[in-house]
Amino acid sequence: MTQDEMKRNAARAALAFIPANTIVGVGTGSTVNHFIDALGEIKAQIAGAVSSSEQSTARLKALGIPVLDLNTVERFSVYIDGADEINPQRHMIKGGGAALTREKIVAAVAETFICIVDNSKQVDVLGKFPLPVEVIPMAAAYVSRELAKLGGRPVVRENVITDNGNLIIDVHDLQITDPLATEQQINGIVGVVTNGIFAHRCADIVLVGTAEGTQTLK
Ligand SMILES: O=C[C@H](O)[C@H](O)[C@H](O)COP(=O)(O)O
Repeated sequence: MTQDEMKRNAARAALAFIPANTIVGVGTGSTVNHFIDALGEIKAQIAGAVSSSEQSTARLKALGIPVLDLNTVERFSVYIDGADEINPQRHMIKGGGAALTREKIVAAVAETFICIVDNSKQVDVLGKFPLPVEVIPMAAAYVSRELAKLGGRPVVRENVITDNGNLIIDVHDLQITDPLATEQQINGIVGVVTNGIFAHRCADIVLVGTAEGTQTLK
């Protein structure tokens, strides 16, 4: 089975966690694209979606799924999103597609975060995947110097502007042994919008696509 088939199986397994008539929070990325396609098949049974990126919004709308403004929604039951890495504590690195800030905001409003991944995303310690940090453009050099003091190797992602008009710095070579502390520490640097560690808001349920089938971890 290919990696993409494992992603698709994990994405389709998430449909079983969506209550009838609910608003669905939708993440971003290649795994979520499979989920959006599956959501299109049950669109008559949901109340609409809240999206975490322009890319996902376009895909949802193309399938005729209504996209709601988050400011009009007080709370909703499930948020479905992928991850670049996930550890056994269900802490994640996200933002490989530069959508981390809106993802973190939408996830904060959801009761349950369901993470859909193929098994290549599972790690013991976060940090092999370079950690994305969204920064206000004028702060990029300062933030890079501060990130280097933490022991990482910051590299501004070329030719990428986020949906919020900001830059992404990818921090290479960070061993993130305390994700809660590192998430907070990086978010404390002036000029950082947010970073791609999702530890304070980790996943509640993980659906892992494997060659033997999709596993559910809680
Ligand atoms: O910004 C992008 C998101 O955080 C994605 O959830 C993450 O990069 C995983 O994407 P994919 O499903 O394409 O591996």
